[in-house]
Amino acid sequence: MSFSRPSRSQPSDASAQDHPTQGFPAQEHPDGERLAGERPREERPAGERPERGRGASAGRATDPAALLDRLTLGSGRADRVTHVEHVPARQGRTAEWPSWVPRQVLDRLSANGIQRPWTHQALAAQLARDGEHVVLATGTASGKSLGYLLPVLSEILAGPDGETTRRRTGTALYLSPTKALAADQFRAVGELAGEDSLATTCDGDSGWAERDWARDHAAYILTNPDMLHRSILPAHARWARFLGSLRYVVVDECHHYRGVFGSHVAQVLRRLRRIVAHYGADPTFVLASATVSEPAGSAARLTGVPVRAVAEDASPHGGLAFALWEPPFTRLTGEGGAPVRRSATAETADLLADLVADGVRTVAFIRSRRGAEVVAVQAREHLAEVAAELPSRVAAYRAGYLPEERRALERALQNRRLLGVAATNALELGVDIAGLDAVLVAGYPGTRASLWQQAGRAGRDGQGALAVFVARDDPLDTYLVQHPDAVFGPPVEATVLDPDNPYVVKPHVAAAAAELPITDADIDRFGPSAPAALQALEAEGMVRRRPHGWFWTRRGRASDLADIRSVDGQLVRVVEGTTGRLLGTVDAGAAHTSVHDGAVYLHQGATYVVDHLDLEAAVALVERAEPDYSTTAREITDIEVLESERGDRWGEATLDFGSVKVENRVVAYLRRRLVSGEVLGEVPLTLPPRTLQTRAVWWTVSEDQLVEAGLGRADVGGAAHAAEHAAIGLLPLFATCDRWDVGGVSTALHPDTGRMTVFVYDGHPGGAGFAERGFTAAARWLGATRDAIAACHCADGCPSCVHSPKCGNGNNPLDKSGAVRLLDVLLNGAPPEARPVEGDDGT
Ligand SMILES: Nc1ncnc2c1ncn2[C@@H]1O[C@H](COP(=O)(O)OP(=O)(O)OP(=O)(O)O)[C@@H](O)[C@H]1O
Repeated sequence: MSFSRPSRSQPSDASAQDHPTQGFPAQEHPDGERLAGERPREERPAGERPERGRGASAGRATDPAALLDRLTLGSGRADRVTHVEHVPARQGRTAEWPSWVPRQVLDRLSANGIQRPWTHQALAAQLARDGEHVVLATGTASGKSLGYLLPVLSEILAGPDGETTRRRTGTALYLSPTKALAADQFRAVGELAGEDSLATTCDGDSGWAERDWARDHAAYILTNPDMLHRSILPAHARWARFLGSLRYVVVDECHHYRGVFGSHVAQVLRRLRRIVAHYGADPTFVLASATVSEPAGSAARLTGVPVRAVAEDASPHGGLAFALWEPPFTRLTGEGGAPVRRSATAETADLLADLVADGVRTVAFIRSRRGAEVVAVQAREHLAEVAAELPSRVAAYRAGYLPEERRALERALQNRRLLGVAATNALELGVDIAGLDAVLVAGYPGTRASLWQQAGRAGRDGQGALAVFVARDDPLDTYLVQHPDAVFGPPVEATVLDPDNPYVVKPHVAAAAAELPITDADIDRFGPSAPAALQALEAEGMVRRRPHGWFWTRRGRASDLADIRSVDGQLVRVVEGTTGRLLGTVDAGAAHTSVHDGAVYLHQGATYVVDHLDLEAAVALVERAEPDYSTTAREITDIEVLESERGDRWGEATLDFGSVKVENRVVAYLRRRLVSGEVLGEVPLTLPPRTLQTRAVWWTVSEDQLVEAGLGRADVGGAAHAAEHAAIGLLPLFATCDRWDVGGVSTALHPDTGRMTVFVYDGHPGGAGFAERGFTAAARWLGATRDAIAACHCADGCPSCVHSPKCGNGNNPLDKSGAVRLLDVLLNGAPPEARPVEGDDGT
């Protein structure tokens, strides 16, 4: 075992880590932020005690500018707004209803206040009805659902003679990335088509009787790709009647299918198309997303069929004021006496309380689950000072609550019993929370697509709305609030996925062979890597070639070979020891950091302390308590080189590709006093390491080269860390991956190489092909990395060059100019095309 751990006294300059999402799914949002211990420093800047009114704006239309004015009334508050972007109001444009929409649907729409379709809804509906695959890429709450529901409901409600019927004729399938969204859509269908509309949800929570009913009677099934992959496709013969009548496949929130997960879903859809073709169906795909760039291209990659985009949004928009907000300095000081800004969570709790006290329906999005709990608790505390009944109108919402609790919270938000919610991104996707007046976003959610998805929750029903992005005290967020162009200038990120990734294709080809032998004519459906995948499976004895195609030879379930969400391990149940009550669940990966022995665990404002985490039984026993501290887990990530499979020398520098073991271990936790954040002590933990055996590309330079680059011992860590971040940022250009699919570790001295080393590894067990592609294109990739950093106009690094939205070390230390010099010496010995252009001297 080798160690490249950060030393305690120098927490981050010996090595730095950039966690991938998949390898260690320790957090709700795919970023490096840890869950535990983020009880904000409740240090209020001098002179600030905003006046909280009561229900001042309840019941009146929202004027976002006036809302923002009221929010900035407190002393010094106006200075915190660094920029306000005004998205102007827009008039809606309507069309006629297509003649084929059943009267029953029109009547129900009219009763719901929908008299005419927006033009984009009518166009998308007509294209789908005509059999053209279509992606609706219009804004949040632009009525995309109705765009696909018109053809779907017309199909499932209309009998052969055009009359509405309760007999199943054509069928439709709806796929969403989350169960909550499918449940929400199910409600919407019920409203339009009636309770007995032959629609149903079908997911992992459905019992056998529900599944049987779905199979035998449902005309519209709302489910997710996981269910398709694990249950429906492997048992397709039992679903033959439903699949053989399949007329539409709706893929909602399609931007969500990106990276390796997106590649898996692309293969699941190819399997679906093959199976339904076997039963004589050729369904039309209708996709929807408010935040997808190049919609037609990415939808075509996902589905494998040509897709037409409808992107001109004709729904009315009430105008949005989008403010960038930088919390003030506190009296606290950090490392080296540097002033510390108020935490984004504390600031957000304040803003949430102000808005709720003002009668403004608000959702605050927080990056971590614990953060969401803390914001809700603090907002309630503030509101208790205003009126006794107000605290109960604020709640937290996050994954890990029991499904019934989540549904109850969604309902309470919809029917306005709740005015304020502090949520993680679990609430980001399409759950229709009509009538939000304001959205707060605490900390950059990682992508502009996600930021807009969250901000777009505000301003439904064509009302004006306010969005506020509250910066965390880290370089990336600080940069963003100081550079509005970086937030509002560029379009949302491309949805990167690679349906032909051989690591993904292989298990799906196996699953497909188990579903139905793969004939020569079928192979093309699975893309250019399918023939090699079949040969590899044959060599492993998993499939066999027979006259009628490739057959699965094993007894086991072939679909088990592909873990499409890469969630490793069982959910850990959080149980109250004295009562036996199940409070919620925590992902296996997050359990070590958030429910270790002694951890403070928050659930809807109640505080618990973990008595014991039993990993074997996957249970954390907790007890109610009122500790005056929070807890923060301390982790160490090590990377060990197992084998270099391919290597190259670039002069004195080396470049390798091979297998590595990444080991992540929670070794202790810190107890911090609630108000001051003061560290009360460190308690060691003996938790087993979590390991990820995967593949990596890594490079080293010699001591002489470090001298040549002008990097002293103290500078190497920051330069290597910055180069690692930029290289990860550029890898998607060469390896069709998503930034969150790979991780990185950089270290000033690695025991296995004896040198400064930068690793970039696939965040998936066994590898996913990205590191390998990075190795193959290393000269171009690292050359582009060097040029991107050098060409960036910033002084000391920014999100466009060396900051990472998912850095496990809070983007510290980073040395931008050092990274350019380091890459220069590395590239000096590289093949000629990668060398920097003469005279371009970087920063
Ligand atoms: N043609 C229309 N006229 C008036 N209101 C409409 C129309 N179409 C949809 N709506 C309303 O607009 C709101 C948003 O619709 P919906 O939730 O379907 O949008 P969406 O684009 O699917 O949202 P999301 O971005 O959350 O996926 C709903 O309250 C819906 O009833």
